Amino acid sequence: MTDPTAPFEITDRTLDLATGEAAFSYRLGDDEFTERLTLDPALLPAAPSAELDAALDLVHLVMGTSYYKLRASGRVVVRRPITKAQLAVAEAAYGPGLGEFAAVNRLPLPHVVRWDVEVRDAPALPASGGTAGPLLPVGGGKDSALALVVLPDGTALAVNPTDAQRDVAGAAGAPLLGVRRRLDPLLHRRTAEGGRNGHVPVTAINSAISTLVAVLGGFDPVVFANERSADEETLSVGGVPVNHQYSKSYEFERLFAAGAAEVGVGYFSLTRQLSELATVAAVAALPLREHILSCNRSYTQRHMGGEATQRWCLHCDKCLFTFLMFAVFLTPAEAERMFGGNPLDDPALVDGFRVLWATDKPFDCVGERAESAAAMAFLAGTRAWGDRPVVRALGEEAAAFAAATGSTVAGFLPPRGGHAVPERYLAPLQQALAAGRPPVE
Ligand SMILES: CC(=O)N[C@H]1[C@@H](OP(=O)(O)OP(=O)(O)OC[C@H]2O[C@@H](n3ccc(=O)[nH]c3=O)[C@H](O)[C@@H]2O)O[C@H](CO)[C@@H](O)[C@@H]1O[C@H](C)C(=O)N[C@@H](C)C(=O)N[C@@H](CCC(=O)O)C(=O)O
Ligand SMILES: Nc1ncnc2c1ncn2[C@@H]1O[C@H](COP(=O)(O)OP(=O)(O)OP(=O)(O)O)[C@@H](O)[C@H]1O
Repeated sequence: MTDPTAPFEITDRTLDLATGEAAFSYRLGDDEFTERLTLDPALLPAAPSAELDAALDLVHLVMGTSYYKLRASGRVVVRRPITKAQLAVAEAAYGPGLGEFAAVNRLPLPHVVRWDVEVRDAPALPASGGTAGPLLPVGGGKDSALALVVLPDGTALAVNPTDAQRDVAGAAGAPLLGVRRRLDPLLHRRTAEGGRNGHVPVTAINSAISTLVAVLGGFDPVVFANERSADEETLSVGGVPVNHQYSKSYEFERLFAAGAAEVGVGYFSLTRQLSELATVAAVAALPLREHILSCNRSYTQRHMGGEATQRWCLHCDKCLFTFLMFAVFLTPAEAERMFGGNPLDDPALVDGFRVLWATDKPFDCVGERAESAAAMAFLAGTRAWGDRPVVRALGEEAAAFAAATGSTVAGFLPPRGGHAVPERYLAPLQQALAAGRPPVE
């Protein structure tokens, strides 16, 4: 890669309808990259269609963020015409979707990309979606576990399935489809040689792959489980919000839903109106809670495929946050059994918990600052948790933060805010929430 300003080119993509092998190619200077998906051959249609073509385009566009980031030159050329809705998805994925990447690499924010692409007319919207029922992409954690319970007729989908995803889908009684995703090995070589690196909007990529599977398998709608707190920025740089979870946000959901509608697939987040505390209250009441795994450290490319034992590490930001949420609804004995340990007993983790309500939150999937502070303040007032070393150390300052923002655990439990959940799913969701655990005493 000699020219650092070379545009990133989104070139060709193919799907072999006989084998289920899909290849998505990109060019950056002298380098050519190809990312591959292996789709279940049982899903494959006899013939290509306009919807399949457009679904492949969505995947091709957003998957490119992994390779674009090596240079992040601010210029992208797309070699096929795309629709306005697809362009809007791509602009979001390469713009705010790469916000954390830009912040970490000290690039100007917002990250601005110039698109060289022919915009084609959108097709007439397909009359109706497939008849195979809802498709539920699962991450192995609490949010998609709740979706599996609320939509018991759904089919689960895991991109690069791990043992945790198989386990949680199996325990919920949902059939599980897997898609294997392989980054081009040249990406790792170029990164090791000094290419830029950082976070990519992985939910955008999983959303596009899920939509492709929905088109192939006749599933409709695609139901994600992205919570309300995904809208809160992780930090702010010169007044520009930077959000680790941008592609889980409601803003991105609405843009992506417009692209998915063009291929006849509904797309929404079931848990959009829920705080993390509300989701956890519901999941804490389910036997399924013993099967979930939210620790992101077990989802590295190295661990995907399930070779490694998957457990809560109980040290990363997401483990500490998730433990804090569950502690509100579980006794210490129940929480220790579920997580295999108790980080609220470890004084060395005080700073790890405190950062959950800091101005700069960790770049991880953690909830709202006020929610974490309200949870810690609440625990300090309980018989069950009040004497635990971390709770004793942080109770007062968490209470001060919670009071300053008017936040309480009870205030986080009712659903709130915008959403696109179809009417027919609201009653079963409400039922699952009503059956949730009350906070501990
Ligand atoms: C598992 C994880 O959290 N990985 C993040 C980590 O990457 P790491 O180097 O520790 O391991 P790998 O994920 O195996 O990555 C190896 C290299 O490959 C690059 N890469 C990976 C996936 C991909 O789609 N494109 C890639 O280019 C990666 O940059 C490495 O060089 O740190 C990375 C840098 O900050 C993160 O980008 C990795 O995050 C993964 C893409 C990932 O899947 N993360 C999810 C667990 C995650 O963060 N989920 C968020 C949703 C955020 C969103 O939608 O944007 C959440 O749960 O809130
Ligand atoms: N590997 C994956 N394959 C398919 N869908 C995924 C995958 N990872 C995440 N998702 C989808 O993205 C959503 C957001 O991911 P996230 O990791 O926040 O959720 P989770 O695993 O359900 O819960 P938790 O926050 O406890 O980890 C999930 O609810 C799920 O719908």
